[in-house]
Amino acid sequence: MRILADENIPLVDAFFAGFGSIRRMAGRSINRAALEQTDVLLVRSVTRVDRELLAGTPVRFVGTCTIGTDHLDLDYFLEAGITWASAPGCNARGVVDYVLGSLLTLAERQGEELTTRRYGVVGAGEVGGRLVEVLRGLGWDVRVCDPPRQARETGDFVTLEEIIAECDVISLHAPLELQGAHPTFHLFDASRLAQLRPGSWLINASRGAVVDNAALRELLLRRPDLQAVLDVWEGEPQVDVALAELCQLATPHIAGYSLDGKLRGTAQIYQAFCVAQGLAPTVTLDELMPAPALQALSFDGSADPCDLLATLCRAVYDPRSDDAAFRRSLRGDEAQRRAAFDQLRKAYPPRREIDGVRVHIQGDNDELTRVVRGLGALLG
Ligand SMILES: NC(=O)C1=CN([C@@H]2O[C@H](COP(=O)(O)OP(=O)(O)OC[C@H]3O[C@@H](n4cnc5c(N)ncnc54)[C@H](O)[C@@H]3O)[C@@H](O)[C@H]2O)C=CC1
Ligand SMILES: O=C(O)C(=O)[C@H](O)COP(=O)(O)O
Repeated sequence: MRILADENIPLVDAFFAGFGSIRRMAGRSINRAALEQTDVLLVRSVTRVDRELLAGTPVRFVGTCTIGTDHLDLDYFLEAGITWASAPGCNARGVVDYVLGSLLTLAERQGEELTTRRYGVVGAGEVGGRLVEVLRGLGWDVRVCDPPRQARETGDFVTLEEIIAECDVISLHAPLELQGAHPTFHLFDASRLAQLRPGSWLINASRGAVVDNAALRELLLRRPDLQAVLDVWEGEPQVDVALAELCQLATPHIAGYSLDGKLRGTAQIYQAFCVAQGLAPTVTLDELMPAPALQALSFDGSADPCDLLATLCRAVYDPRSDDAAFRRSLRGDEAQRRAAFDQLRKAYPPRREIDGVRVHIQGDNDELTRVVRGLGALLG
């Protein structure tokens, strides 16, 4: 079997070497000519995989080591009989850690208490669902908007209009859908953005085009009370520099870039490929996942819960360093900025997840225990 993989997919050899030959290419360079000798295509989000790329090639399996599937033409796959797989939830915890780190930065810079804000999560699937669980576990006030789920199940859902009218912090975790019953392209358009409450914070770690970037730039110029955190951009790897400069935090689509998330992504595609081939998986992620450098933290029972929260979250991941590196890259010309966007992602340092850290509390303190449990870290 001939396998072509995006060069930024880790552990391809460990999982796929037994199936045949492996070639690697930059995801944005994968083209039809390269696929003429390819049976299995493994991609990340930067490769648009559609009829134009695949028609007439021998590719029969497409795996994307990502949660999002908006770069795949699934209707064409069905029509052409191409088996495909994505990696649901693989990096969801990384995005949750990114949001927590962003909230800590915003709170510090704005002089606000996180405990007194009202949170609105738009899209409560793998990422948003875990975020809701963490925020509620911390005892914070959270509203959830997810119309597709609301149509299927009973639950405590509110409308997007209610989120905008009632929440001080809005975090977006819906997929990019251009059509269908619940499209999300420019879900936050000029009109909805204009309705944000005074002093609101808007976080987008979903897909750039869920927010009208030009409209947000215009709004931030007029409304300095609003604070934005953007990890994703319309037209990546091109970025609206003026918008990035107006953001409190700006990062190059790395919210989900925990090492655990990336390795899980490859493992999930390997498992799906084995199923497609009718084979039993022989390689497990457990044997390949390195131990985290930070294994445990210890707090005295007299510690302040807010300090514990900030210390634990930031010990694992602090988005300010990604923001600083990204801002430096924005000083170049357009070609340099595009290259830097991809390079920052390619050379991303290993980052682990909060739920892999064990926290020891010396002495009884129910409030500290609640924070640790809420964050999903290990107790003991
Ligand atoms: N910045 C990053 O590094 C990452 C970004 N993502 C993005 O986040 C998105 C969400 O990820 P998951 O939670 O894993 O996906 P998911 O598919 O598990 O959940 C998405 C949720 O959004 C809901 N939804 C759909 N349309 C909606 C609408 N119009 N309004 C509100 N909710 C809506 C769905 O019902 C579903 O519950 C992905 O599709 C991907 O584009 C995912 C991982 C990393
Ligand atoms: O999983 C997703 O969906 C994401 O957005 C990934 O974090 C994107 O990573 P790349 O595929 O762009 O490396």
